[in-house]
Amino acid sequence: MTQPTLIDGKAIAATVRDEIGRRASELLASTGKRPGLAVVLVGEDPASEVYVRSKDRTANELGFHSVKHTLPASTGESHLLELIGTLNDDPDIHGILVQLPLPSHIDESKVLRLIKPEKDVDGFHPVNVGLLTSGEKDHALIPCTPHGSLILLKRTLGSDLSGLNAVVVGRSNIVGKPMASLLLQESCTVTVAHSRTKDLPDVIRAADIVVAAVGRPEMIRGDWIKRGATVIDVGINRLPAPEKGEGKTRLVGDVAFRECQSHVGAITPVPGGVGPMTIVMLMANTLTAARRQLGFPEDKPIF
Ligand SMILES: NC(=O)C1=CN([C@@H]2O[C@H](COP(=O)(O)OP(=O)(O)OC[C@H]3O[C@@H](n4cnc5c(N)ncnc54)[C@H](OP(=O)(O)O)[C@@H]3O)[C@@H](O)[C@H]2O)C=CC1
Ligand SMILES: Nc1nc(=O)c2c([nH]1)NC[C@@H]1CN(c3ccc(C(=O)N[C@@H](CCC(=O)O)C(=O)O)cc3)C=[N+]21
Ligand SMILES: [Mg+2]
Repeated sequence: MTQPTLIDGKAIAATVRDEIGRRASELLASTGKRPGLAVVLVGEDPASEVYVRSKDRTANELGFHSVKHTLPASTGESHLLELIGTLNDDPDIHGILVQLPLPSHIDESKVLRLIKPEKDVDGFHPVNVGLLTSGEKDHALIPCTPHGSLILLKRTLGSDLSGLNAVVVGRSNIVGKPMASLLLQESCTVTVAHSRTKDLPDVIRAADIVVAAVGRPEMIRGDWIKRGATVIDVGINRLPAPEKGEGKTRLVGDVAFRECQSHVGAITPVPGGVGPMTIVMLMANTLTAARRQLGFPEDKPIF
Protein backbone atom coordinates (compact mmCIF):
# COMPACT_ATOMS: atom_id res chain seq x y z
CA MET A 1 0.00 0.00 0.00
CA THR A 2 1.55 3.28 -1.09
CA GLN A 3 0.89 6.51 0.76
CA PRO A 4 -0.98 9.14 -1.25
CA THR A 5 0.73 12.37 -2.17
CA LEU A 6 -0.14 15.01 0.38
CA ILE A 7 -0.76 18.20 -1.59
CA ASP A 8 1.04 20.76 0.52
CA GLY A 9 -0.99 23.92 -0.04
CA LYS A 10 1.02 25.83 2.51
CA ALA A 11 4.32 25.13 0.72
CA ILE A 12 2.90 25.77 -2.75
CA ALA A 13 1.29 29.00 -1.52
CA ALA A 14 4.72 30.08 -0.22
CA THR A 15 6.29 29.68 -3.68
CA VAL A 16 3.44 31.64 -5.28
CA ARG A 17 3.81 34.33 -2.64
CA ASP A 18 7.53 34.69 -3.36
CA GLU A 19 6.79 35.22 -7.05
CA ILE A 20 4.14 37.84 -6.20
CA GLY A 21 6.67 39.59 -3.95
CA ARG A 22 9.20 39.76 -6.78
CA ARG A 23 6.64 41.18 -9.20
CA ALA A 24 5.37 43.68 -6.67
CA SER A 25 8.96 44.94 -6.21
CA GLU A 26 9.28 45.37 -9.97
CA LEU A 27 6.04 47.34 -10.01
CA LEU A 28 7.28 49.55 -7.18
CA ALA A 29 10.58 50.14 -8.97
CA SER A 30 8.94 51.11 -12.27
CA THR A 31 5.89 53.07 -11.05
CA GLY A 32 6.61 53.98 -7.43
CA LYS A 33 3.28 52.35 -6.53
CA ARG A 34 2.33 49.44 -4.28
CA PRO A 35 -0.72 47.27 -4.92
CA GLY A 36 -3.53 48.49 -2.64
CA LEU A 37 -6.15 46.19 -1.13
CA ALA A 38 -9.26 47.18 0.84
CA VAL A 39 -11.07 44.50 2.81
CA VAL A 40 -14.55 45.29 4.11
CA LEU A 41 -16.03 43.27 6.96
CA VAL A 42 -19.60 43.87 8.12
CA GLY A 43 -20.48 42.33 11.47
CA GLU A 44 -18.47 40.22 13.85
CA ASP A 45 -18.29 36.71 12.48
CA PRO A 46 -15.30 35.11 14.30
CA ALA A 47 -14.45 32.86 11.30
CA SER A 48 -14.46 35.84 8.95
CA GLU A 49 -12.18 37.72 11.31
CA VAL A 50 -9.59 34.92 11.08
CA TYR A 51 -9.53 35.16 7.27
CA VAL A 52 -9.55 38.95 7.24
CA ARG A 53 -6.60 39.05 9.65
CA SER A 54 -4.72 36.54 7.54
CA LYS A 55 -5.37 38.57 4.36
CA ASP A 56 -4.20 41.74 6.09
CA ARG A 57 -1.04 40.04 7.41
CA THR A 58 -0.09 38.54 4.02
CA ALA A 59 -0.69 41.87 2.27
CA ASN A 60 1.58 43.60 4.77
CA GLU A 61 4.29 40.94 4.41
CA LEU A 62 4.27 41.54 0.66
CA GLY A 63 4.57 45.30 1.13
CA PHE A 64 1.09 45.95 -0.25
CA HIS A 65 -0.93 48.93 0.89
CA SER A 66 -3.70 47.30 2.92
CA VAL A 67 -6.72 48.85 4.59
CA LYS A 68 -9.43 47.16 6.57
CA HIS A 69 -12.89 48.60 7.13
CA THR A 70 -14.78 46.91 9.94
CA LEU A 71 -18.39 48.00 10.15
CA PRO A 72 -21.02 47.01 12.73
CA ALA A 73 -23.57 44.33 11.77
CA SER A 74 -26.27 47.02 11.93
CA THR A 75 -24.67 49.00 9.07
CA GLY A 76 -27.26 50.07 6.54
CA GLU A 77 -27.00 49.02 2.92
CA SER A 78 -26.70 52.61 1.70
CA HIS A 79 -23.76 53.24 4.02
CA LEU A 80 -21.95 50.18 2.66
CA LEU A 81 -22.69 51.22 -0.93
CA GLU A 82 -21.28 54.65 -0.15
CA LEU A 83 -18.06 53.11 1.17
CA ILE A 84 -17.73 50.98 -2.00
CA GLY A 85 -18.15 54.16 -4.05
CA THR A 86 -15.35 55.85 -2.14
CA LEU A 87 -13.04 52.85 -2.57
CA ASN A 88 -13.94 52.65 -6.29
CA ASP A 89 -12.71 56.25 -6.67
CA ASP A 90 -9.58 55.88 -4.52
CA PRO A 91 -6.51 55.71 -6.81
CA ASP A 92 -4.43 53.99 -4.09
CA ILE A 93 -6.91 51.09 -3.85
CA HIS A 94 -6.63 48.57 -6.70
CA GLY A 95 -8.58 45.72 -5.12
CA ILE A 96 -11.80 45.65 -3.06
CA LEU A 97 -12.99 42.58 -1.17
CA VAL A 98 -16.28 42.53 0.72
CA GLN A 99 -16.22 39.58 3.09
CA LEU A 100 -19.22 37.27 2.66
CA PRO A 101 -21.75 36.45 3.96
CA LEU A 102 -23.22 39.90 4.56
CA PRO A 103 -25.95 40.45 7.16
CA SER A 104 -29.35 39.46 5.74
CA HIS A 105 -30.68 43.04 5.54
CA ILE A 106 -28.07 43.85 2.89
CA ASP A 107 -28.54 42.84 -0.75
CA GLU A 108 -25.30 40.97 -1.49
CA SER A 109 -25.62 41.04 -5.25
CA LYS A 110 -26.28 44.81 -5.27
CA VAL A 111 -23.09 45.40 -3.30
CA LEU A 112 -20.98 43.11 -5.51
CA ARG A 113 -22.34 44.71 -8.68
CA LEU A 114 -21.26 48.16 -7.49
CA ILE A 115 -17.59 47.18 -7.15
CA LYS A 116 -15.71 48.27 -10.28
CA PRO A 117 -14.98 45.05 -12.20
CA GLU A 118 -11.29 46.01 -12.49
CA LYS A 119 -11.10 46.25 -8.67
CA ASP A 120 -13.15 43.09 -8.05
CA VAL A 121 -10.35 40.87 -6.69
CA ASP A 122 -12.84 38.17 -5.62
CA GLY A 123 -13.97 37.80 -9.23
CA PHE A 124 -17.64 37.91 -8.22
CA HIS A 125 -18.81 40.80 -10.45
CA PRO A 126 -20.96 39.69 -13.43
CA VAL A 127 -18.36 41.13 -15.83
CA ASN A 128 -15.66 38.88 -14.40
CA VAL A 129 -18.01 35.89 -14.24
CA GLY A 130 -18.88 36.49 -17.90
CA LEU A 131 -15.25 36.80 -18.98
CA LEU A 132 -14.36 33.57 -17.16
CA THR A 133 -17.22 31.50 -18.54
CA SER A 134 -16.88 32.82 -22.10
CA GLY A 135 -13.26 31.75 -22.32
CA GLU A 136 -11.63 35.15 -21.80
CA LYS A 137 -10.17 34.46 -18.42
CA ASP A 138 -6.92 36.27 -19.26
CA HIS A 139 -8.91 39.51 -19.09
CA ALA A 140 -10.85 38.57 -15.96
CA LEU A 141 -10.14 38.48 -12.27
CA ILE A 142 -10.70 34.84 -11.31
CA PRO A 143 -12.22 33.77 -7.96
CA CYS A 144 -9.37 32.99 -5.56
CA THR A 145 -10.38 29.61 -4.12
CA PRO A 146 -11.09 27.81 -7.41
CA HIS A 147 -8.06 29.40 -9.05
CA GLY A 148 -5.86 28.29 -6.15
CA SER A 149 -7.39 24.82 -6.36
CA LEU A 150 -6.56 24.64 -10.07
CA ILE A 151 -2.95 25.54 -9.35
CA LEU A 152 -2.77 22.74 -6.78
CA LEU A 153 -4.16 20.30 -9.37
CA LYS A 154 -1.62 21.37 -11.99
CA ARG A 155 1.29 21.18 -9.57
CA THR A 156 0.15 17.64 -8.72
CA LEU A 157 -0.92 16.23 -12.11
CA GLY A 158 1.02 18.42 -14.55
CA SER A 159 -0.39 21.23 -16.65
CA ASP A 160 -2.44 19.02 -18.99
CA LEU A 161 -5.71 17.99 -17.36
CA SER A 162 -7.51 17.33 -20.64
CA GLY A 163 -9.86 14.38 -20.79
CA LEU A 164 -9.90 13.79 -17.06
CA ASN A 165 -13.26 13.25 -15.37
CA ALA A 166 -13.74 15.99 -12.79
CA VAL A 167 -16.59 16.03 -10.29
CA VAL A 168 -17.20 19.29 -8.45
CA VAL A 169 -19.45 18.83 -5.43
CA GLY A 170 -21.17 22.17 -4.70
CA ARG A 171 -22.48 24.87 -7.03
CA SER A 172 -21.93 28.13 -5.16
CA ASN A 173 -20.89 31.30 -6.96
CA ILE A 174 -17.75 31.46 -4.80
CA VAL A 175 -16.41 27.96 -5.36
CA GLY A 176 -18.40 25.34 -7.26
CA LYS A 177 -19.48 27.23 -10.37
CA PRO A 178 -16.18 29.01 -11.10
CA MET A 179 -14.29 25.76 -10.36
CA ALA A 180 -16.43 23.97 -12.95
CA SER A 181 -15.73 26.77 -15.49
CA LEU A 182 -12.00 26.55 -14.93
CA LEU A 183 -11.92 22.74 -15.25
CA LEU A 184 -14.07 22.86 -18.39
CA GLN A 185 -11.59 25.29 -19.88
CA GLU A 186 -8.84 22.80 -19.08
CA SER A 187 -10.82 20.31 -21.18
CA CYS A 188 -11.86 18.12 -18.29
CA THR A 189 -15.19 16.33 -18.54
CA VAL A 190 -16.94 18.18 -15.75
CA THR A 191 -19.87 17.08 -13.59
CA VAL A 192 -21.29 19.49 -11.03
CA ALA A 193 -23.05 17.73 -8.15
CA HIS A 194 -25.24 19.39 -5.50
CA SER A 195 -27.87 18.65 -2.90
CA ARG A 196 -30.35 17.30 -5.47
CA THR A 197 -27.84 15.01 -7.16
CA LYS A 198 -28.98 11.37 -7.27
CA ASP A 199 -26.53 8.60 -6.31
CA LEU A 200 -23.73 10.99 -5.33
CA PRO A 201 -21.34 8.18 -4.32
CA ASP A 202 -21.60 6.64 -7.80
CA VAL A 203 -21.14 10.01 -9.50
CA ILE A 204 -17.99 10.55 -7.47
CA ARG A 205 -16.72 7.02 -8.18
CA ALA A 206 -16.29 8.00 -11.85
CA ALA A 207 -14.02 10.94 -11.02
CA ASP A 208 -10.29 11.26 -11.66
CA ILE A 209 -10.50 14.64 -9.89
CA VAL A 210 -12.87 15.37 -6.99
CA VAL A 211 -13.33 18.93 -5.76
CA ALA A 212 -15.39 19.01 -2.58
CA ALA A 213 -17.06 22.35 -1.69
CA VAL A 214 -20.11 21.41 0.31
CA GLY A 215 -19.65 22.71 3.84
CA ARG A 216 -20.54 19.41 5.53
CA PRO A 217 -17.86 17.88 7.73
CA GLU A 218 -16.36 14.68 6.24
CA MET A 219 -19.50 14.02 4.22
CA ILE A 220 -17.60 12.48 1.31
CA ARG A 221 -16.48 9.01 2.32
CA GLY A 222 -13.30 7.21 1.35
CA ASP A 223 -15.06 4.38 -0.46
CA TRP A 224 -16.77 6.87 -2.81
CA ILE A 225 -13.43 7.76 -4.30
CA LYS A 226 -11.76 5.86 -7.11
CA ARG A 227 -8.31 4.36 -6.61
CA GLY A 228 -5.62 6.83 -7.64
CA ALA A 229 -7.96 9.85 -7.89
CA THR A 230 -6.87 13.37 -6.90
CA VAL A 231 -8.93 15.01 -4.16
CA ILE A 232 -9.15 18.75 -3.52
CA ASP A 233 -10.98 19.39 -0.26
CA VAL A 234 -12.20 22.99 -0.14
CA GLY A 235 -14.40 22.51 2.92
CA ILE A 236 -13.54 24.33 6.14
CA ASN A 237 -15.63 23.07 9.02
CA ARG A 238 -14.92 23.96 12.62
CA LEU A 239 -15.90 21.19 15.04
CA PRO A 240 -15.74 21.16 18.84
CA ALA A 241 -12.62 19.36 20.11
CA PRO A 242 -13.10 18.84 23.85
CA GLU A 243 -10.09 16.44 23.80
CA LYS A 244 -7.91 19.52 23.16
CA GLY A 245 -9.43 21.32 26.13
CA GLU A 246 -12.61 23.09 27.02
CA GLY A 247 -14.01 25.30 24.25
CA LYS A 248 -11.31 24.21 21.77
CA THR A 249 -12.11 23.47 18.13
CA ARG A 250 -10.50 21.70 15.21
CA LEU A 251 -10.89 22.12 11.45
CA VAL A 252 -12.02 19.33 9.16
CA GLY A 253 -12.77 19.28 5.46
CA ASP A 254 -15.73 17.92 3.52
CA VAL A 255 -13.86 14.67 2.81
CA ALA A 256 -13.18 11.88 5.33
CA PHE A 257 -9.43 12.29 4.97
CA ARG A 258 -8.31 9.18 6.86
CA GLU A 259 -10.59 6.88 4.87
CA CYS A 260 -8.92 8.11 1.69
CA GLN A 261 -5.36 7.40 2.74
CA SER A 262 -5.33 3.78 1.55
CA HIS A 263 -6.18 4.35 -2.09
CA VAL A 264 -6.31 7.94 -3.39
CA GLY A 265 -3.48 9.26 -5.55
CA ALA A 266 -3.20 12.68 -3.91
CA ILE A 267 -5.22 14.73 -1.45
CA THR A 268 -5.19 18.17 0.17
CA PRO A 269 -5.20 18.34 3.97
CA VAL A 270 -7.44 20.67 6.00
CA PRO A 271 -5.98 22.93 7.27
CA GLY A 272 -2.93 23.54 5.07
CA GLY A 273 -4.47 22.76 1.66
CA VAL A 274 -6.75 25.08 -0.26
CA GLY A 275 -7.04 27.76 2.46
CA PRO A 276 -3.50 29.16 2.15
CA MET A 277 -3.87 29.19 -1.66
CA THR A 278 -7.01 31.34 -1.38
CA ILE A 279 -5.06 33.99 0.48
CA VAL A 280 -2.17 34.13 -2.01
CA MET A 281 -4.47 34.16 -5.01
CA LEU A 282 -6.14 37.20 -3.51
CA MET A 283 -2.71 38.85 -3.48
CA ALA A 284 -2.10 37.71 -7.06
CA ASN A 285 -5.40 39.28 -8.14
CA THR A 286 -4.59 42.50 -6.29
CA LEU A 287 -1.24 42.67 -8.07
CA THR A 288 -2.86 41.94 -11.45
CA ALA A 289 -5.50 44.62 -10.77
CA ALA A 290 -2.81 47.13 -9.78
CA ARG A 291 -0.70 46.43 -12.87
CA ARG A 292 -3.70 46.92 -15.15
CA GLN A 293 -4.79 50.13 -13.39
CA LEU A 294 -1.25 51.48 -13.48
CA GLY A 295 -0.97 51.12 -17.23
CA PHE A 296 -0.12 47.53 -18.11
CA PRO A 297 -3.60 46.81 -19.54
CA GLU A 298 -2.49 44.07 -21.93
CA ASP A 299 -0.94 42.09 -19.13
CA LYS A 300 -2.28 38.62 -18.56
CA PRO A 301 -2.86 37.48 -15.00
CA ILE A 302 0.46 36.32 -13.60
CA PHE A 303 -0.86 32.91 -12.52
N1 LIG B 1 -10.64 27.01 1.67
C1 LIG B 1 -11.17 28.16 1.30
O1 LIG B 1 -10.47 29.07 0.95
C2 LIG B 1 -12.65 28.31 1.24
C3 LIG B 1 -13.42 27.36 1.84
N2 LIG B 1 -14.78 27.42 1.77
C4 LIG B 1 -15.52 26.32 2.38
O2 LIG B 1 -16.03 25.50 1.33
C5 LIG B 1 -17.27 24.95 1.68
C6 LIG B 1 -18.30 25.35 0.65
O3 LIG B 1 -18.45 26.75 0.64
P1 LIG B 1 -19.54 27.49 -0.29
O4 LIG B 1 -19.37 27.04 -1.69
O5 LIG B 1 -19.50 28.92 0.04
O6 LIG B 1 -20.87 26.83 0.34
P2 LIG B 1 -22.41 27.01 -0.01
O7 LIG B 1 -23.13 26.68 1.23
O8 LIG B 1 -22.64 28.30 -0.70
O9 LIG B 1 -22.66 25.84 -1.08
C7 LIG B 1 -22.65 24.49 -0.71
C8 LIG B 1 -22.98 23.61 -1.90
O10 LIG B 1 -22.98 22.26 -1.46
C9 LIG B 1 -24.16 21.63 -1.91
N3 LIG B 1 -24.58 20.62 -0.94
C10 LIG B 1 -25.07 20.80 0.30
N4 LIG B 1 -25.39 19.62 0.85
C11 LIG B 1 -25.09 18.67 -0.05
C12 LIG B 1 -25.20 17.28 -0.07
N5 LIG B 1 -25.69 16.60 0.98
N6 LIG B 1 -24.80 16.61 -1.18
C13 LIG B 1 -24.32 17.28 -2.24
N7 LIG B 1 -24.18 18.61 -2.26
C14 LIG B 1 -24.57 19.30 -1.21
C15 LIG B 1 -25.20 22.73 -2.02
O11 LIG B 1 -26.19 22.31 -2.93
P3 LIG B 1 -27.46 23.24 -3.33
O12 LIG B 1 -26.94 24.26 -4.27
O13 LIG B 1 -28.38 22.26 -4.00
O14 LIG B 1 -27.99 23.79 -2.05
C16 LIG B 1 -24.36 23.89 -2.50
O15 LIG B 1 -24.29 23.92 -3.90
C17 LIG B 1 -17.54 25.46 3.10
O16 LIG B 1 -17.04 24.51 4.02
C18 LIG B 1 -16.71 26.73 3.18
O17 LIG B 1 -16.34 27.04 4.50
C19 LIG B 1 -15.40 28.43 1.08
C20 LIG B 1 -14.68 29.41 0.47
C21 LIG B 1 -13.24 29.45 0.54
N1 LIG C 1 -15.62 37.81 -0.24
C1 LIG C 1 -15.15 36.68 0.26
N2 LIG C 1 -14.08 36.11 -0.30
C2 LIG C 1 -13.57 34.95 0.20
O1 LIG C 1 -12.58 34.41 -0.35
C3 LIG C 1 -14.19 34.37 1.35
C4 LIG C 1 -15.29 35.00 1.89
N3 LIG C 1 -15.77 36.16 1.33
N4 LIG C 1 -15.92 34.49 2.97
C5 LIG C 1 -15.41 33.30 3.65
C6 LIG C 1 -14.64 32.39 2.73
C7 LIG C 1 -13.71 31.45 3.44
N5 LIG C 1 -12.37 31.81 3.01
C8 LIG C 1 -11.18 31.27 3.50
C9 LIG C 1 -9.96 31.89 3.34
C10 LIG C 1 -8.80 31.37 3.91
C11 LIG C 1 -8.85 30.22 4.65
C12 LIG C 1 -7.61 29.72 5.32
O2 LIG C 1 -6.57 30.35 5.27
N6 LIG C 1 -7.66 28.55 5.98
C13 LIG C 1 -6.54 27.96 6.71
C14 LIG C 1 -6.89 27.76 8.18
C15 LIG C 1 -7.37 28.99 8.87
C16 LIG C 1 -7.91 28.69 10.27
O3 LIG C 1 -7.15 28.16 11.09
O4 LIG C 1 -9.10 28.97 10.49
C17 LIG C 1 -6.22 26.58 6.14
O5 LIG C 1 -7.14 25.97 5.54
O6 LIG C 1 -5.11 26.12 6.30
C18 LIG C 1 -10.05 29.58 4.80
C19 LIG C 1 -11.21 30.09 4.22
C20 LIG C 1 -12.45 32.86 2.15
N7 LIG C 1 -13.72 33.21 1.93
MG1 LIG D 1 -22.16 30.72 0.45
